[in-house]
Amino acid sequence: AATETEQELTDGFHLVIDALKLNDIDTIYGVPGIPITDLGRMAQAEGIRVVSFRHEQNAGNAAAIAGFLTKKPGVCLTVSAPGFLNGLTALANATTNCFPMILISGSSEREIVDLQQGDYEEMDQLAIAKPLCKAAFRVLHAADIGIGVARAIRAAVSGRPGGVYLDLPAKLFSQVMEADAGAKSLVKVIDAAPAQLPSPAAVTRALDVLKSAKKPLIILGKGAAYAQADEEIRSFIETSGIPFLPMSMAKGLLPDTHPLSAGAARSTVLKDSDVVLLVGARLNWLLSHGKGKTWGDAPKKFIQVDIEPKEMDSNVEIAAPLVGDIGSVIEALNEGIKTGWTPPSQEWIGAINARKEVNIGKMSQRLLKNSTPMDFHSALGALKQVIKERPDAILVNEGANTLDLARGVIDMYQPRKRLDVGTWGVMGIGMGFAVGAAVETGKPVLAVEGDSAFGFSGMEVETICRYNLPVCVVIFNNNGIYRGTDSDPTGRDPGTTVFVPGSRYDKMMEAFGGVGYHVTTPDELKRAVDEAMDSGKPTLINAVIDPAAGSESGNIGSLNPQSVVKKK
Ligand SMILES: Cc1ncc(Cn2c(C)c(CCOP(=O)(O)OP(=O)(O)O)sc2=O)c(N)n1
Ligand SMILES: Nc1ncnc2c1ncn2[C@@H]1O[C@H](COP(=O)(O)OP(=O)(O)O)[C@@H](O)[C@H]1O
Ligand SMILES: [Mg+2]
Repeated sequence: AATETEQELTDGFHLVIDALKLNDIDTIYGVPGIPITDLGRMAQAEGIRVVSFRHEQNAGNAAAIAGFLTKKPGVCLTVSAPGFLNGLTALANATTNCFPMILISGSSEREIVDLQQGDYEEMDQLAIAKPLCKAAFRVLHAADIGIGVARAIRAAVSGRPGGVYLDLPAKLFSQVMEADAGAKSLVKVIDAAPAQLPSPAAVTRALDVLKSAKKPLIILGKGAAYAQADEEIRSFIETSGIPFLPMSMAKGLLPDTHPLSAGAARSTVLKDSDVVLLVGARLNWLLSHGKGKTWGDAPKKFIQVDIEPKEMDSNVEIAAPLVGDIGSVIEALNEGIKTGWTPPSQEWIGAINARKEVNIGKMSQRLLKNSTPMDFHSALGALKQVIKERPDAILVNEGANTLDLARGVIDMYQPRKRLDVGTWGVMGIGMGFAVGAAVETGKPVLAVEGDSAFGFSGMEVETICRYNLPVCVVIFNNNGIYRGTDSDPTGRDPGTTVFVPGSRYDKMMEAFGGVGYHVTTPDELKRAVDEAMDSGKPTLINAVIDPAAGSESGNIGSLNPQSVVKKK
């Protein structure tokens, strides 16, 4: 028989790559370094696209949004300890937002870590990751790599999607084993995210509650966007005639200009509705926990569609829990309204339309104002037009005023086109999301960034140039966090929330071969964005905004604690 040397061998490096490829993982986002630099090189050589970043947080955010957009787990690859920790913020944010991603980090050897003998970048990474993600696994033997990768994939996408940590100690990569045994150890995950059908009783109960409504409302959350049940959802809304309110990343499931969109009458429908159907949306802080003045005094009944059974009754009693995947549930509801359904009264629809008309009228007045320097609304008026003309562009958005105002002003027309700070309201997702969206979809990306928000991931403009991605970054430069007008009462330093006056972020993009614009009017802004979208070249537009135009923390200033003690 052939000796071991003649028999073909494989090793940890190759088994990791083969396991990922076997499961259709075609992209890795990461930052090279010990012990995974060669893994990245070898993965690239074997046809996996490896996108290298300047900071692991941004690579992790790219992997997370890849998961949201594709329903396959995005993969982030980092070095041990500090690289792993930098990736953790993205892993925790992905878990909070129910985006499927896998953080794969090299790690130090168990025998040294467990004796705390001071390994290179020593850290018990598995223990640290566990509380921050949906699942965490470590692989010590090459023969277990196949099952380890399979478990990570299934954990990331089955049930409520989320972040998974996969810990690979350095020595694992150079472990060898016979090639055919290695091949047999690999696992192709079958039906990683199985349909979770709702119980017929739950569907009947929900339909009974819905039929009892005089003023029904549907709230679509980012779970509904993620589910890619777009046709089922559109059909349910248009057949039932129930008005819908999209949460930020669910905008575009039906166009914001749809006759049944209640986005422009948000406060009215939350207050006056009597039955609320939540579809992939949690009753968390973003919906005032389902109680208080936002929801008015009239008694309300909630129907909740969610794949996570424990989400029910999280904040208020759910009259009709509908546990299952959104596609299967909405399909069942569509069946259920084929007969015996009465659309909502014209009184309810009319009241909403009247409110919409007033609010849209008020908004359009503000968009027409052509002040100099620009304020948020005049700048957003130009970008609203861009997305209307280019509905398949992807809009990335972060900041405070820059986020809150853009959410209300810029209509979205297609699903999964608005990618933003999500459930945590985290700053810093911008460039990672822009890279991930451009790599995964090939579509042009418009990243509308507060100047502070941009600063968290701004170094990735070099990454955007290096891969020549069709990303146009517009920075709303109001010279600070929320505003640019604070000052230090002692006169020693700048205020704690301001930046260098007149900063020229456009020069940063030019520094790496991209295109920079400096604009001060809505017309200049529109022209620059159009040129960028037509050219597909990496572009950064420094849009000057009135430093006094913003409000502290945008729309959520009320969350700030106030000091009642006046300093003597
Ligand atoms: C990681 C992180 N750090 C800090 C914050 C606090 N924060 C910060 C620092 C924001 C930036 C607001 O300034 P901006 O320039 O991005 O936007 P506007 O000036 O247009 O409001 S918004 C906000 O909530 C955060 N949400 N996330
Ligand atoms: N395919 C799916 N089917 C059903 N529910 C889902 C699916 N994917 C995600 N979810 C659920 O969607 C919800 C998303 O809620 P949330 O992040 O609060 O949305 P939003 O912030 O847009 O309101 C989560 O509770 C999650 O369990
Ligand atoms: Mg700002």
